[in-house]
Amino acid sequence: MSQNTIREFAERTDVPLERVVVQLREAGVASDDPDAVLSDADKEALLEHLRKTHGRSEEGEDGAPSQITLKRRSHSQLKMPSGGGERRAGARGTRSPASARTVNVEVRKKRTYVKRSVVEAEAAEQDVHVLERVLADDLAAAAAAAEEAAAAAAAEAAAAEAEAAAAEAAAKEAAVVSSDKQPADAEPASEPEAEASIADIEAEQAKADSEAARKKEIEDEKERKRLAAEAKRERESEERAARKASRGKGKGRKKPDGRTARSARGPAGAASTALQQEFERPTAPVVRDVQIPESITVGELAQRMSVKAADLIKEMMKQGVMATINQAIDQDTAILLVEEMGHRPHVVREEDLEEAVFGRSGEPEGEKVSRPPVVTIMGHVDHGKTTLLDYIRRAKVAAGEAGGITQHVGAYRVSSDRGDLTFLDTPGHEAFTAMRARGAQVTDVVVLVVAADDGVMPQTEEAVKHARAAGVPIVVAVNKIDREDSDPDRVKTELGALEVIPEEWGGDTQFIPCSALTGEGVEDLLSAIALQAELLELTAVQDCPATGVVVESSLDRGRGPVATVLIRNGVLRQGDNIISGSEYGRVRALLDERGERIEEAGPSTPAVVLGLSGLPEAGDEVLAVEDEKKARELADRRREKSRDKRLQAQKAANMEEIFSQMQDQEVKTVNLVVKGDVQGSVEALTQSLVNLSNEEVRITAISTGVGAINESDVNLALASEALLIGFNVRADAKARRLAQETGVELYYYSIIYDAIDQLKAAISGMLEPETQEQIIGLAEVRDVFRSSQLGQIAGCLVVDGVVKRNNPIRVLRDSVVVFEGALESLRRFKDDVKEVRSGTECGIGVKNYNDVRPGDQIECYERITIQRSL
Ligand SMILES: Nc1nc2c(ncn2[C@@H]2O[C@H](COP(=O)(O)OP(=O)(O)OP(=O)(O)O)[C@@H](O)[C@H]2O)c(=O)[nH]1
Repeated sequence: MSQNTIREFAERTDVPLERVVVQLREAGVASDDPDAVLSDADKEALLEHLRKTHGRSEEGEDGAPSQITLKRRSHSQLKMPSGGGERRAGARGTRSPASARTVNVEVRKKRTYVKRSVVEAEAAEQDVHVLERVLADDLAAAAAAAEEAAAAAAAEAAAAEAEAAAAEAAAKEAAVVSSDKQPADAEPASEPEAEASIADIEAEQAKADSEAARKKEIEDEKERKRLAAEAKRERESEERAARKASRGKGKGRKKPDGRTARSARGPAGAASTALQQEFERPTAPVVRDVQIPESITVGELAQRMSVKAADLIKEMMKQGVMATINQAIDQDTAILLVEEMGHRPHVVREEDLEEAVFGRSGEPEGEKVSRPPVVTIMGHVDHGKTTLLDYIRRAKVAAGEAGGITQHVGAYRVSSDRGDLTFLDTPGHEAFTAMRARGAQVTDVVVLVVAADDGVMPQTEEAVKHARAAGVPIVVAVNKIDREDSDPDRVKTELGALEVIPEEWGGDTQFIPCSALTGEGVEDLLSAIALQAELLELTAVQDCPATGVVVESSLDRGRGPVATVLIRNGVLRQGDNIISGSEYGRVRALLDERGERIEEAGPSTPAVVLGLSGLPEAGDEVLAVEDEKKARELADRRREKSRDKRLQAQKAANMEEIFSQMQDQEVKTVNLVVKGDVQGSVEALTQSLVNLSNEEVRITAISTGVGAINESDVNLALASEALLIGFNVRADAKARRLAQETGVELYYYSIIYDAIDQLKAAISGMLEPETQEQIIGLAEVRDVFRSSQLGQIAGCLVVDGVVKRNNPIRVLRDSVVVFEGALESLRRFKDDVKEVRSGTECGIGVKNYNDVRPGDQIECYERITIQRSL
């Protein structure tokens, strides 16, 4: 069976005959005749040759890549009508932009090119493999057949021997048996051969089939590619023609890529041609109108401009801003970026959104009705504020009530001969100014309590300044007149010095002698307040959605969040939906100051409101809204913003901004709050600064005082947009924290001329680079030792920043500078060190100063040159 011709062999292996002949010739089997018989020996020689030469073709490659793959990615946009189906010519002109939708199309193409020589070599290689396999199989089959034949011959010889030994008579039978057996014996010899050859043929057939299928696949692939390339060429030329035609009409066509992607999905032909009409390639850069809220994330902004976030981040880097995709950026930065990227920014103010939601803007409109005044009581410590408020509440509110007032409600309403009055039950100017700083000016009249036996004291002065800064009239309650040592005239004189002039002296301030303890004169005081209010002609709109201000709020175990609200306009009713700060809710119940349920609360009425989602802050505005959903939406949005947003927006004045504000004609007055170590220097500094006023700019000191800068000063500066100046004094911890939170800048000086120069530069717009002091560390003196070598050593703990050996220092006692100089020594245990960081103890020797005391603070600072910018 293995003795077939070369041609047959070639056909069986499906290898081209020429290639088989060439291989045979190379193997030394010189036979050009395809019909010559191919013996097993020939096959062996051929197999040996093929095995030797196998793989040689790979040698000698020049290392150049045998194939290259090209990848290409293109983007386009399809503008489609949302209706989809109708694609009438001319319909586009009438379609509103809102009905169009844009589809971004990205087409990825990948093409692999293979060297021709490589393909050919691969085909030859394949053939060689096939030949090798077939030859090996043939030879193996031939060897097996030879073995079988040898075994059969041996069996025959044994049988012959047995025959010779058998009897003649039995020879017939034996011959029959033997002849029966023979074929049976012969069969095993011939059968395996037959089986082997069938399996052989089948295997060969299968191999040949798979080879053929593979080749066909390659062919098909080539054909497909050729057809695709042809189709693409055709399409492109069509599109070119179409583009030319449309350009003639002044219109662009869609990108070819776009259609490819589209037509791949849908049926080709008419539909794709019609679709083609819908895509417009912009002829000029697309300028988008981008809405910019107060804060927006980078990703959101990129989306609004229809650019990739990565591109936007790149642009930001160019501008020197590093940001991540989820980072929120402020409105100014966003505007800059949008402009930079060629689009039109549109600023969206939160107020606009609120107006859009509530349909309200500014003051409510409607008929105005008169309303009672809202009164705040201020005065120096122990002058009787609380006693006075208690007396009024007891006498006026609780009178006749069985249980009296069970709990404090933050505000209450009382009647006087001249009408109703609403008292805020939080005495002192801190709450007053803090509320004002939050944008809630609720007080109409300030009652200034001055003890007749004590006269005007520092907080009396402060209260006057705060009231004045807020533009609120004062009624003076000259208290404690029941005391023997009381001297009401002294109060008049001292307040007169502060330009609070009594009516009887020709001024406009009512002075009412009274006693909060005995109640004497309190009725007169109430009348005086009512009279003052009459002069103010206070009005409110009653017929509008209710608005108010939160006076205080607390969490009640049984009732949930409880807020005392002072109604300003409109009437708040039970069941109203309200929003306050970032809280919202439905008014579940309204209570008056006695804790009794009321149905409604009108202007200047304090009411306890139950039903809010959480605790609003004092000073938050309260608004009644149409439906709860809107309230919730707005509350959620407000919650997203930082709680202190309003405070931050309402920054105190800052030197850098003064000049630009003046240029914008926004500010013609510069307010100052000045605190200093001693009265003399405060006066001198204030006077020098006020004297800088000229025709265009007026500089006013709205508050001056001795001592550390406190929270109240920060609030006042914030509320009055004033510069907060400390001369040889510092802000205390609380004030520092508040200043940081609210963005109030603190200006510390030790030399009057520095302050004058800086303010002068600020208002004249000549902000030269200047040297500023920056406090870098603060140490608290815990103990003081004496050392024979080093003199006085202060055992300190560095509580903030870092104290450096070579930097200048100041010694502060009760936040007042008592010494300025340098360090003699800075030690940790026995070692001299260059610096000591926060949280570490150290020993400090102050040069030329031997009066450091426990409790003092040592402030370490550095002088830095700052390029001022406007
Ligand atoms: N004799 C007399 N004593 C008074 C009068 N008013 C208040 N007092 C007393 O003065 C002290 C201080 O009164 P408060 O009402 O606590 O003073 P305050 O201004 O509220 O003080 P602070 O809450 O600490 O700011 C108390 O002992 C009162 O009893 C008054 O009219 N006559």
